[in-house]
Amino acid sequence: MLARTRHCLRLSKVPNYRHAHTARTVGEDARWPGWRVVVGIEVHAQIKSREKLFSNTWTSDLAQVSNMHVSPYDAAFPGTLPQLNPRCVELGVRTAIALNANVHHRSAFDRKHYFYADLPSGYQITQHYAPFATGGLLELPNAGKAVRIHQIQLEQDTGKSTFDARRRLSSIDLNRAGTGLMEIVSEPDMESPEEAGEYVRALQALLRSVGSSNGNMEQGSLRCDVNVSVNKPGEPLGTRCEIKNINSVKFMMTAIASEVFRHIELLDQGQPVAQETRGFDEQKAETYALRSKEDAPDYRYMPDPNIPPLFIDGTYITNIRNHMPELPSATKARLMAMGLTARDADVLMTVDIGREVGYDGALGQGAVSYFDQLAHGRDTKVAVNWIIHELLGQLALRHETFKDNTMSVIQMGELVDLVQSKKITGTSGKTILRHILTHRSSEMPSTIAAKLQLLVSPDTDGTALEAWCTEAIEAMPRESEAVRKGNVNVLNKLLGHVMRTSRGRADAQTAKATLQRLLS
Ligand SMILES: Nc1ncnc2c1ncn2[C@@H]1O[C@H](COP(=O)(O)OP(=O)(O)OP(=O)(O)O)[C@@H](O)[C@H]1O
Ligand SMILES: [Mg+2]
Ligand SMILES: [Mg+2]
Repeated sequence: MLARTRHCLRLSKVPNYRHAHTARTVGEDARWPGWRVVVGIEVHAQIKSREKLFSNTWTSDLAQVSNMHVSPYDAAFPGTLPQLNPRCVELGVRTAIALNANVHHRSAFDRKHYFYADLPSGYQITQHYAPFATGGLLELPNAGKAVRIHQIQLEQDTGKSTFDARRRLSSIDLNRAGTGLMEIVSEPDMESPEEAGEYVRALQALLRSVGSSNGNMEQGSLRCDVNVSVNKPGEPLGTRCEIKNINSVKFMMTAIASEVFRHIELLDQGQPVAQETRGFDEQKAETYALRSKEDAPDYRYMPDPNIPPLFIDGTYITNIRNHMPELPSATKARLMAMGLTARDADVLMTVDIGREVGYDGALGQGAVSYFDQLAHGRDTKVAVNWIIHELLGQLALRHETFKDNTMSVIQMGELVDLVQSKKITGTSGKTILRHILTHRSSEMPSTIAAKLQLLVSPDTDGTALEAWCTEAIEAMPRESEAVRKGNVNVLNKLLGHVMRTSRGRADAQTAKATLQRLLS
């Protein structure tokens, strides 16, 4: 059973790009002619589990009061023992499957020792010798290549220490200590800051779609260490420098570019690049040395004696595989097949769904699933326009995220239908949408339309419309005269009057025609 599943994993559907990307001839980059840039990224993503990796204390976000979610184990009290949280394993396996990685039957946990105030036990538990997944691929459509994944391991996050320089006081917050992380290590397959940016964004979308991480860089739930080197085409890879803890895609791209220029400058002067760990100064937009390879700490890795090996059997993997949500590339293809433009699909897929979206649901699907429900039995282009231009537009004006949206799909559906069947005008539809958002109203649009007198009157012979038009002509004699004399632009002023008196119930095109008829 097990052997068969692992076999299936290797024979996965995704084409094998493993060698394709190396065969690709890389055009010279005008920023650094004659040089080839090589980037490999280590992504640390917080696992979206309610409980920590080895204790049943709740995980927390930055808004929480310090040191509220700390068990004796998280604080490394003597005698406390770790207990592996199965939810973290499940979300790790989901991520590995989404990345087409090989999930191993047996993996194990190791201690990585170092001394820092936010690490009370003096070691971090990680998977150094036997990670739970290796191999895998992440496709980058814009770059036209796939980046190979080296490995994925489970590990603990540390606490947080902050230093108040004025009071010369260090504060330690252990809320984050012991939160589950996935470290996703890429092969050095990216060749520009832009490819690195696309990789992190694609990974972010993937983690959100499988619900394994919020992937939120500002909140620190996704952090990157970026390894950069340069070489001449055809020569062996250059010495890498690792830029630690970058928390925005933009900063990461700037950091890579600045690091590339630093390497080239050194090499042009005949000096070697020293293997270093570096930081990124956001103000100066440049990297600075943290420690050299010689100063690198000796982590004294050892298997953790308190944690037995982790066995993941084939049935377990198959089960997760059978319940995988739709991955971003498939979602995009499906949306485009429904008639959406690539841009509209991207907008729906990247809608900010807010900071906290429950711990157990799949993420990143908020606006997409709203669209799917709304588009059911309706014109997809009309549906997407109402979501993107009207709903998202109004939410943005209100500085709200999609999570704050109170307008249900059922309300939106009726609204779209009322406009499409011309029972209300488009302008009235927008008024009703704003009304629902402003009053957080759960009333149906038809009820609101009746209350606000926005329903287009059912007079098929156009008596009401004719009355509004006549009223406008009488109220604006100068403008009417101008139109009679052939100044058609002035017609819009009369139309404005009709729209005002009709409270948006008049259909603009018909009203225009009626005005013209009455004035001719
Ligand atoms: N010559 C190179 N240029 C750019 N990136 C490289 C090069 N060689 C390796 N890399 C990248 O460096 C990263 C190495 O990460 P890995 O986690 O394996 O080790 P590490 O950085 O030594 O350890 P740690 O996890 O303690 O930081 C990988 O993403 C890999 O692709
Ligand atoms: Mg690493
Ligand atoms: Mg590293």
